[in-house]
Amino acid sequence: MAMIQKILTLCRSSLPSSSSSSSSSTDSDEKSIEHQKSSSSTTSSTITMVNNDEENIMMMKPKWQPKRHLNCCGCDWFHLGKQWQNYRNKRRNEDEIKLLLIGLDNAGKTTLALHLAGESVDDVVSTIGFSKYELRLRQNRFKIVLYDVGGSARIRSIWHNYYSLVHGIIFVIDSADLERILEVKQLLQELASNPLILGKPILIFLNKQDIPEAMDEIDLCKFTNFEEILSKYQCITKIESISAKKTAIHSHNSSNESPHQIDSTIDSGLRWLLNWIDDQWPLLNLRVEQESRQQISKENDTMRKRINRIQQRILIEAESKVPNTIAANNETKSIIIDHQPKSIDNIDNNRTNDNENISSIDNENIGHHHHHHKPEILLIPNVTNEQPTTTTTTTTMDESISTKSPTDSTQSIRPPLKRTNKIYPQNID
Ligand SMILES: Nc1nc2c(ncn2[C@@H]2O[C@H](COP(=O)(O)OP(=O)(O)OP(=O)(O)O)[C@@H](O)[C@H]2O)c(=O)[nH]1
Ligand SMILES: [Mg+2]
Repeated sequence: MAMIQKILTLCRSSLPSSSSSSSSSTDSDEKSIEHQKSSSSTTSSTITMVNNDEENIMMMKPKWQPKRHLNCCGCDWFHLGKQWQNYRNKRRNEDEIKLLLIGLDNAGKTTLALHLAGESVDDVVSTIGFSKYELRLRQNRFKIVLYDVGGSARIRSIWHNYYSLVHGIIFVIDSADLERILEVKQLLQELASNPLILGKPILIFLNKQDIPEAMDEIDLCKFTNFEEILSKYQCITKIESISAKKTAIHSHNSSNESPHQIDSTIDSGLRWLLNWIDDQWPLLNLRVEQESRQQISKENDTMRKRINRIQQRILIEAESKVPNTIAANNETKSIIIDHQPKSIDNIDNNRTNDNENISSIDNENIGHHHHHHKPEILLIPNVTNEQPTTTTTTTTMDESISTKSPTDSTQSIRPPLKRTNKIYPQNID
């Protein structure tokens, strides 16, 4: 009998409790995902306001919880099932962890990425578009895909495209640049409040600690009201003070004799980030997969609509403008069809130009059909001779971005580099 009682006690102790520290990490992740779905953006993820008729007061009530189905021993089937599912869905070493590296321009993101890749940081230049790094960290345990996205004001508008694709964020701050601390504060606020980021870990690197006037963690909290942001959006955050350049130079110089070593402060931050993602893998990865799929299908839809619109307008323009003779008309159509973009990417990359040209033709040709007719080949510019190259993404991204926010006051003065995406498959731990 005593034995049975002992077993019962053991089983009951495995029940998750909201107040105890055993409230599992998967539960907290569930809450954050739930939080995302809820329309309320400012209230806490664990509570919701309800109207109590009896006492006619507003009270706080816990959110929806799964029903507990206790078996004869008092065990919770739901919880046990979840544990088993988590065990089965555990991350394997080959599963890719996708990380986004962001922060203001000149913060040291690329320097950090190169340091992690064991590359020289001597001639680092401002990032136009993005660079992709494939890394193996922590004794090969983690296969990382790192997106280093440019931080200048024009490029920041593409950051959000990566939010749904990644498992975690690394936010780099130039600690010696106090003049731009308000800009940092605004970016942190925008990042923390984005529904696609809620529930994902943000590792903050206070970079350039080798400069004497660099601010520390306390300064950051003071200048950015960081604690308020943290509690308002329930961020999962760690701040680490580092010097990407100094440690990178040191480790790169010594890398001839010994294997590449990552600086201990950088390593400690990464360890926190990667272990957190590892712990939350089943639900976090499920969420990333679902949200990435949604984003891709949304983008494809938009793209398809845009292609249709452009095709229709081109045909209408062609039919209404050209043709004094049927032959000329036929010729025009065949030219247009010959030069349809071969892929969605092409249309996307050239969409700005397409629209510009179409509108310019609109303006120029109203009432001047026969005098100012342009050859139709000009209707789809840049598509005809474009050859796919590895540098296309970077270059065209910059081109399309340049039209998004023309008032860029914070552009880097360093010369831009058209860098191809880099792949670093080697072990660097
Ligand atoms: N003193 C010091 N300088 C650093 C450190 N890390 C980076 N830098 C310098 O800061 C400048 C900008 O570094 P990048 O890595 O290009 O900065 P970024 O964040 O990638 O900038 P964008 O690509 O424009 O967004 C470079 O001159 C680096 O050498 C550091 O830890 N200490
Ligand atoms: Mg860069």
